[in-house]
Amino acid sequence: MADQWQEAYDFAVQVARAAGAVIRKAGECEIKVQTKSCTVDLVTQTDERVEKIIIGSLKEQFGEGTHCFIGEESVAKGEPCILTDKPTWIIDPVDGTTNFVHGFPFVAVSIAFAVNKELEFGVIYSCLEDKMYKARKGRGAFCDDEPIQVSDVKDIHKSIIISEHGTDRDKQKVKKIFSTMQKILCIPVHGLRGSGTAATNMCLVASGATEAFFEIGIHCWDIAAGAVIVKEAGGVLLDVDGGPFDLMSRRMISANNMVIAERIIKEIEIFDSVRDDAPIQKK
Ligand SMILES: O=P(O)(O)O[C@H]1[C@H](O)[C@@H](O)[C@H](O)[C@H](O)[C@@H]1O
Ligand SMILES: [Mg+2]
Repeated sequence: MADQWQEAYDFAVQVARAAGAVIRKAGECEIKVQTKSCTVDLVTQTDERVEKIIIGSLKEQFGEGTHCFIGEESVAKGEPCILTDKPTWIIDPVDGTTNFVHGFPFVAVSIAFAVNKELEFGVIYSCLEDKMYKARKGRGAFCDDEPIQVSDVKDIHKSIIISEHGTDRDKQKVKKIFSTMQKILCIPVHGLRGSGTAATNMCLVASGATEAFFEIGIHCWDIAAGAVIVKEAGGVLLDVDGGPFDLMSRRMISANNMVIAERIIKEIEIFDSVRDDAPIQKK
């Protein structure tokens, strides 16, 4: 059954495009902002509305009981964040909510699909740029239907590296993040960047605009679709300690090749984050 998930893949592209149109339209009106885990962790009605639209469409198409869903806003409301062997959609309705609130022009819809805990495909629609990135396991990565591939740079001194500082303002963590960035900048590399969305950052690695993106503190919905796209574009994914990539660990490096990844890993000061699939603490 080689083409078992093609229909789901094609449908995900359609749904992501429609969701992106809703986000673009919402950006033209006044945006009501609320906060989640802390004062800089923003959420808007659009995040919630778009997630409902995406999950609603997928349930209508594939049936309520057979597929599972992990969505950023559903998890924020207490839904479980556990990846089982069942076909599972992993959704970030608005990746780059802070950008969306501020009109900073990188906002993405990220939809991934996993079966038996393995990612089958990923779709990222960078909706303000109107760029559709997608990849299916073993079939290459594309931007607007054109094949994309990672850069062939192996010399770290000729690289651009992306990282983000996330939404945790714990002073010790922020110190480690900036110390890591300082060390990488002074390797030296050509530059450090950050678009404000993990999904877009991974597409930039996949399309060769940058050599690596790493972050500690991201969630599975930020990186699931990007993981397939980077891998299918010829890149690598690792834990920030050099071990195997773990979708639920809240940390990862994606890079064009192992040489670049391993050089960056040497500089990363790791700090703890609670796993996405950790049991929910009773209050
Ligand atoms: O919350 P959303 O979905 O906008 O996503 C996050 C980004 O994807 C991170 O890279 C980024 O560092 C931030 O943590 C940001 O919150
Ligand atoms: Mg996100």
